[in-house]
Amino acid sequence: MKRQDYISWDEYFMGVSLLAAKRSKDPNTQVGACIVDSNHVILSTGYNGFPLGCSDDELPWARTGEDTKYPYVVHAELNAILNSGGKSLRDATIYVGLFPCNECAKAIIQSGIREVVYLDDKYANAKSTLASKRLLSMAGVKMRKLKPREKTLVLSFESNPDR
Ligand SMILES: Nc1ccn([C@H]2C[C@H](O)[C@@H](COP(=O)(O)O)O2)c(=O)n1
Ligand SMILES: [Zn+2]
Repeated sequence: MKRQDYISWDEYFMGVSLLAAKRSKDPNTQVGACIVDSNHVILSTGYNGFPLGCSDDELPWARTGEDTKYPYVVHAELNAILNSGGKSLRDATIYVGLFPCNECAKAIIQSGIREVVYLDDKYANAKSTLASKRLLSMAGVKMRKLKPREKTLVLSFESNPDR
């Protein structure tokens, strides 16, 4: 009989986006994104960070004050779109840990992505999130909050016959 405790496609792709987020150097919020086609093939991934060649050690990570991270950070969703290397993203789905902002929503719409699956919406009342939802719904992009069956998914690098 086949295994019964395998993860769903949604859990798999959200898991990949959470793993991508582990690459983020942002000390406050780590976000990952995973773009998938209708055949369940991963087209691209990304996480929030500074642009290529712009040092993680020189640019600021502060949230407040004179010099903040906000003008410099590339969001996970935009990085995933840009990392797709020219592949068509038409009718694709983007899995992302945190609901996309308005700037990413514009890129999502323009790239042809048709569904946003997210886990957290911690900035639900921010202007950028409200504008994002307005844009995505006008453009007919589906938004779906993922409700995973389990709270955690453990990965181990140890060899373990039970894994
Ligand atoms: N959907 C999102 C939302 C935010 N981000 C990035 C941008 C920043 O690096 C960080 C948010 O920082 P915070 O204000 O929570 O300290 O997350 C993203 O990539 N995608
Ligand atoms: Zn964004």
